[in-house]
Amino acid sequence: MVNSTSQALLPADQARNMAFDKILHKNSSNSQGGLRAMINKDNEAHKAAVVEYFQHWDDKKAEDETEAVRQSRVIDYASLTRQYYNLATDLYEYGWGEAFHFCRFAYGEAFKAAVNRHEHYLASSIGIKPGMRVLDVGCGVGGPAREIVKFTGCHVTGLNINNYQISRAKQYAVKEGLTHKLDFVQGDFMNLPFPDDSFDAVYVIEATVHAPSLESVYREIFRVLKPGGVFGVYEWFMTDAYNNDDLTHRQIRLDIEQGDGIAQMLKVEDGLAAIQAAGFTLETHYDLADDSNDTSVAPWYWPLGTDLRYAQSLSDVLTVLRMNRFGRVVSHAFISVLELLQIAPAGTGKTAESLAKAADALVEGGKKKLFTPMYLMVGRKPEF
Ligand SMILES: CC(C)=CCC[C@@H](C)[C@H]1CC[C@H]2C3=C(CC[C@]12C)[C@@]1(C)CC[C@H](O)C[C@@H]1CC3
Repeated sequence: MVNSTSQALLPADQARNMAFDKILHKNSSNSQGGLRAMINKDNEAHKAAVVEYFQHWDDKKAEDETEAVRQSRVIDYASLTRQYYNLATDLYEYGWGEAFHFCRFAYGEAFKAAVNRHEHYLASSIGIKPGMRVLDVGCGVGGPAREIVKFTGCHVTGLNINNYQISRAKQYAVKEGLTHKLDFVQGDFMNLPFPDDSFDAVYVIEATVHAPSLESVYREIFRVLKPGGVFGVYEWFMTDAYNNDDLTHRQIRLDIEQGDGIAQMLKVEDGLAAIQAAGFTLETHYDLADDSNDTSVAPWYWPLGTDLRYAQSLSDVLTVLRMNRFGRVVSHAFISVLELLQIAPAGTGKTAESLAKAADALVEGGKKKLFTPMYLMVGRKPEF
């Protein structure tokens, strides 16, 4: 089940992947997600997904990293991303909710309000208006798309490589009575399944970091945007402070990559060059993580750390206890016991451990300002 094609997936691959994903997730896309869905997965298929995903990282340390190792991950980006979300989606929904992204926190702002405000901010940065046709590239289970539809009155098409996430997004749209404003399509963002000049606006929230080439994915987005249309992205980057020759820095990057399904993470300068090389006129770009030096305001990574003082309500405390360091230790020990008792499928503990390692590295990278998950770039496709 190891797929190492570098090209866009062929229909036969798509059919095979869909069949595999159906076996793996059984009927979880139609029922409750989270821990129950995680436990319910098919054992053999889960084992295969774990092998396919972790072959790229097992026993790889910062000091052993070579360009060839990184390139092998880049070539395999499609299967790597698909299998990562096959393994991680239920834990994400259990721990974080239905919007798979970070956000800024204003003083006194609760978790859910801050998540939604981050989505509204992007929607207004790219000028989404009622009735517009908008594309969400890498839409997850559709949380941000649902919120942006409600906030602006536009129509959103969500695209994602992972079949399970697409079926969960469709399910939520039905549940919320939003099917006339939303559709969801399975596909690879390196080969968008839409004609040229299809959308008034395109946005990406923390997704194109999975691409094998930023310039190529931005070029695809440019192709499907109407002339004069606007593209906005919250991108994951290593910042200017990151030094690849420093082994501590490199280990932080590697831990983020392995626990977040990323073949290779780039620096801000690479992203700025890529969006312009793709043809966009760059209208705005800045790091939202750098926005505040006020220590009374919670940093973007606080829900993953150890600090509970930023929680605004009992609901915030309960939510954050599922995500932060203390909560992870308890829930991951529980998950490992379930795996030992063969209640959870083989490899569930390994997945949880890898996510926990990534969470620590995200906090470390955030504290040291080596990494940002919210570098905003807004570009326009010229009229001619
Ligand atoms: C991977 C990309 C590009 C974006 C996703 C960003 C975040 C939503 C995730 C990054 C690390 C994730 C972790 C969790 C939820 C989703 C993230 C914050 C957990 C808190 C889920 C519950 C587990 O027990 C621990 C996870 C740690 C990492």
